[in-house]
Amino acid sequence: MTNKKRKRHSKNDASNKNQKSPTNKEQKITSPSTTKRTKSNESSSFLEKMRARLSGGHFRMINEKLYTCTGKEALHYFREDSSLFNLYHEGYKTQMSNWPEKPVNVIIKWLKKQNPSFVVADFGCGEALISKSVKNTVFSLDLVSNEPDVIACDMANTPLGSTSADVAVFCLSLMGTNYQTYLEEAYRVLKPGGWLLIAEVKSRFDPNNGGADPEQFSKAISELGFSSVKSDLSNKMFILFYFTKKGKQNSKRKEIEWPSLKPCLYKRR
Ligand SMILES: C[S@@+](CC[C@H](N)C(=O)[O-])C[C@H]1O[C@@H](n2cnc3c(N)ncnc32)[C@H](O)[C@@H]1O
Repeated sequence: MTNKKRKRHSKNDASNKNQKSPTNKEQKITSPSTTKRTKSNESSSFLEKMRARLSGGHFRMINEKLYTCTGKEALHYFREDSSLFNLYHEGYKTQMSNWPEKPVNVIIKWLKKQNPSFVVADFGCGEALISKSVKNTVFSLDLVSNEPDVIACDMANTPLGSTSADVAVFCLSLMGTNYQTYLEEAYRVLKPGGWLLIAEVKSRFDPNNGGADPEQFSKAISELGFSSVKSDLSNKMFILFYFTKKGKQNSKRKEIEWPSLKPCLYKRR
């Protein structure tokens, strides 16, 4: 049988269930469009992988920068190129997608059980998930404002009035090397009796691995003028501290020994 005939024969018998399926070689010869499609699929998945690697690399660099500079420097950094903020948050979302539970959701659940008239200050709000999820008045603060309701500032120095908020939230945002100045600002902004909630990556509080001692951290915050209500260690990935602002600040306040919080750096996958 000639090649031509063999082809026609197979075509006519296409519905024949007993017909042997064509070998890979035959497929390659008879369907050039499939070959093209496969090649283009391969190259687009390669490009996707390359893009993911590049954006992962950018994320890691920006993340490291934020953990190793002051808030003031971070503000200048993002002011020079605000697109870095979006790059950071793209990578951050990818990282978070691996976490079984996100601390921001635990905080949102907690807020929903509180008085809806509570005024909330979300320090380092990122994509402002808290304000999008609760009925409360929320002041969302971050280095860059991509949304109309986000106030762009260094959270060591916010435009919020003194004793104007009932709840101050720091959800994975104690990034700067001067993190204590953010907590001092939260103290100023909170009403007496107001809540301070801090969620941080657990490894930053693992003394066996260069992390801070959570007791020392709580002690420093207490010396600033807060009472520790509880520390929730139940989550594998993060630790959640709850404090309330004391009625009166100790006038003879001594120098507070703030433990250094190690940067949370991500490894290349
Ligand atoms: C890891 S993200 C967390 C975002 C959000 N809280 C969440 O849980 O989804 C930390 C955020 O804190 C912000 N941040 C860090 N240092 C800051 C500073 N000094 N002033 C204002 N925002 C800051 C970063 O820009 C970033 O958006």
